[in-house]
Amino acid sequence: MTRANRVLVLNSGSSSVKYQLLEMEGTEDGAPARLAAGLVERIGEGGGRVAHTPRGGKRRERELEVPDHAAALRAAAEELAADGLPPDAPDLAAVGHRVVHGGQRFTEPVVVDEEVLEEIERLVPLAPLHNPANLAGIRTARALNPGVPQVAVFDTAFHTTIPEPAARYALDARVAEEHRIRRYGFHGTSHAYVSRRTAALLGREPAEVNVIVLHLGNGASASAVAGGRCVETSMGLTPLEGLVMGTRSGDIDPAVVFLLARVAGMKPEEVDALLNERSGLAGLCGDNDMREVLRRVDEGDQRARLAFDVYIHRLRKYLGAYTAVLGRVDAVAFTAGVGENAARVRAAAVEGLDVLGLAVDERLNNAPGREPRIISPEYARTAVAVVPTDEELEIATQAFALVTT
Ligand SMILES: Nc1ncnc2c1ncn2[C@@H]1O[C@H](COP(=O)(O)OP(=O)(O)O)[C@@H](O)[C@H]1O
Ligand SMILES: CC(=O)OP(=O)(O)O
Ligand SMILES: [Mg+2]
Repeated sequence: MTRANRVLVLNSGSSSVKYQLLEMEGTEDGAPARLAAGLVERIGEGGGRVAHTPRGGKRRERELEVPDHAAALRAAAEELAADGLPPDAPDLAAVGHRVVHGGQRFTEPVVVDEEVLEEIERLVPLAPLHNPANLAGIRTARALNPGVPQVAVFDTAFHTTIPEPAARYALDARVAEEHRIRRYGFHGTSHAYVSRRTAALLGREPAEVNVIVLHLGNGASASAVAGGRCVETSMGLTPLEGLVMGTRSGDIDPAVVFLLARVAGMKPEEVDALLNERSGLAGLCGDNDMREVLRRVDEGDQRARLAFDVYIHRLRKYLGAYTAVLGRVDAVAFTAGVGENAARVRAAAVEGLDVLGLAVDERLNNAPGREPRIISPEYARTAVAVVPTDEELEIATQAFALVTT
């Protein structure tokens, strides 16, 4: 009898669940194969929707009420069952969960037990938008599949190697310690996967190369990876710090918060919502989607132009800073929705940065493709690359390795 070789991956957000079912072994080419992928949206908001794509098949969409995460997972299970892929016991080796905040303790994926659940719960104040959704996903999957190991894969894990000078804020040390205030960093699964793939693209071992990864999705973060180990990242205590994002401000003077409280009379939760949900590109120009921002730039819209310029300015500052952190940079890798698709963002981010050895070849940068590829000219000292991320594949790989070794 062959052993269970499928992994269900759940990436639970506050109001959505992305899922994938993968076959890990015994596939035609020996690499893990995605059997189906889907997205359940608008959980608890009314007007819910599930979109599902089976391997080699057509995407289908339906509307349904999704009052909570349990309902979202049931919807995902129904979609999978309709393809003849019921995600339950005999075939399923593990359910892999993206957990955003793992604090300092979780440096590796773990099989979830009561104690792990308690620890993830204890970290809720540090990731109030993400960890509760991740917990709901784990609890629901466990109830649906009681015999299958639930594996938590943490966004923070890859960043636990960041040295103290980069991880500490210059705060009263006792206060910082008491409240666990330090740089944790996020999107670690993506930074790990993309930095490794970038080394492979250069034909080198991860231990031999220094890479700056720019994960530019709705949330966005940069990391500096030296010889396969993360040494710096732009997100901090929470996923709010660093780059300009779709709706998040990234770096600001912390005194802005006091001003808004004292002068504008805003409550802490109102400031929180302002910085997390109504800032970034959306705050600057009203649109959080880079496609829309670029369309408006082309129409001569000045607000969109400014939003784009602020976004690019911040990116370039981080490129300079991380070059100083690494000393030698072998590659800069663009990834996630914006990084993989927006050639203009890539071109603007490195334009004129000969001083850092950076340049892109216009033809290579604009060539379509889904494969990892180099877009810098041959003469450039540092390779610039587009390396599509795959957080779900990385979570499945880590979860499967944990339960089979
Ligand atoms: N062709 C494109 N050009 C510019 N931006 C794009 C393009 N396609 C997707 N995006 C951007 O990618 C974002 C989503 O990225 P993604 O990595 O899926 O984010 P998340 O995982 O945070 O939802 C969208 O908000 C959109 O702005
Ligand atoms: C941690 C984080 O910001 O995740 P996302 O980009 O998925 O919101
Ligand atoms: Mg993402």
